[in-house]
Amino acid sequence: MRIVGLMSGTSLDGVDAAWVETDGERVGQMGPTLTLPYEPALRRDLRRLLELAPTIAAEDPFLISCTARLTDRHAEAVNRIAAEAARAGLPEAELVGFHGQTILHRPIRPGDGVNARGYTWQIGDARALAQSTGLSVAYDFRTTDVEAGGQGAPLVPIAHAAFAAGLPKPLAVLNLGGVGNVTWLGPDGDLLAFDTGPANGPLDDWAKRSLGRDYDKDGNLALAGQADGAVLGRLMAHPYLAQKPPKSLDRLDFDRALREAGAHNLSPQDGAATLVTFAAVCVAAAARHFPEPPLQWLVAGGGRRNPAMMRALAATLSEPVRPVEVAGWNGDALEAQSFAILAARTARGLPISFPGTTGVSRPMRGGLVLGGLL
Ligand SMILES: Nc1ncnc2c1ncn2[C@@H]1O[C@H](COP(=O)(O)OP(=O)(O)OP(=O)(O)O)[C@@H](O)[C@H]1O
Ligand SMILES: CC(=O)N[C@H]1[C@@H]2OC[C@@H](O2)[C@@H](O)[C@@H]1O[C@H](C)C(=O)O
Repeated sequence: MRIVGLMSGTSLDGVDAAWVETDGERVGQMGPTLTLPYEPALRRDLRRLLELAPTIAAEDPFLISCTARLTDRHAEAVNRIAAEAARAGLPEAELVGFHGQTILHRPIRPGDGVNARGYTWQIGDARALAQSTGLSVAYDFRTTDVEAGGQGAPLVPIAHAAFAAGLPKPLAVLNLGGVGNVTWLGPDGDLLAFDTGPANGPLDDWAKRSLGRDYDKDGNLALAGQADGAVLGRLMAHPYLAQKPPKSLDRLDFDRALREAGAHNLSPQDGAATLVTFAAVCVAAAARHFPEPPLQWLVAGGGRRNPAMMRALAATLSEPVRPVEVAGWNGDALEAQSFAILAARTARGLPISFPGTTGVSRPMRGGLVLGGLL
């Protein structure tokens, strides 16, 4: 199948799109990719929506407006990719993999009662996207898993496995977006995946708060500062780090802990250095849950563009840490490409989540398809 995969991640910086030929198990031809950045007003409104999400009503005009603007940007991304693919002589896509934008993620956590139910919320109007692109749309990838008692995240691990076919194992694939997530691929095809902890999210908030910038470009702020040992020590005691997988995070889950640990009282430089070091410490803590150490870490997502982050990871982890480009992958498009693979799996009725990834009791299908395909 020819699919346009879309991902709007927790960094809220824009939508990534990628044209992929795949049957959901193997990756065929890879077509054009792009990131369509959100205009500052949409970025600001989505950030505000994260705060409002726990109490907002489904019919709230602000929510409806954010959903419509977000969907429009996704349609624009699909149409641009389609035009680029046509220019490159590629066949037309038949399906879109539409993740949407997570505005709230509250899966089951340790200590929840036996009758507790998880909850996850991705906004985006699949019907409107199908109409404005003329394509079938696979969407709502996380709900079935959460309803079955899974974490609903991360979902990209099965796609990581497809990309990593042929690479030496054990291998760790680390995505550093707003939140970090890791996939450990074992030598016998085993898969263990979970969210590591905060990655760029709190750092972006810090750059905004202390300097009015969207993010710490090239890690300049962090590289000029010193991580604060006392703040780090308090953060390292957070129970999430020791908690056994499966586990996953909301974009704001560490906000209170960061405030209470005193991270917001530091200078802009020391605050950034502390947040970068903490993101790396979370990854090192994640590695303690692996069945055996990986041969190497392949890093995707915007965090790999931050030299302070890559340096902190190299200093904290025992194995080589490299951007996914060393394996010939595209670290900016990997999530969008992964949602193309997930869309193919949805369309074919193949499982998208597993006991080792979201903690469901058996491999689970997921996602819905709107349009002619199913
Ligand atoms: N040159 C750079 N220097 C420093 N940081 C960067 C650079 N480029 C990108 N980033 C960081 O990467 C972030 C975007 O990462 P990415 O696009 O992987 O996130 P995402 O897809 O929204 O997140 P998620 O993986 O949580 O879904 C930016 O918000 C910024 O913090
Ligand atoms: C609920 C949600 O949207 N989670 C995202 C987020 O961003 C990174 C991390 O937290 C990961 O668990 C997930 O995204 C990736 C794409 C996933 O589901 O695999």
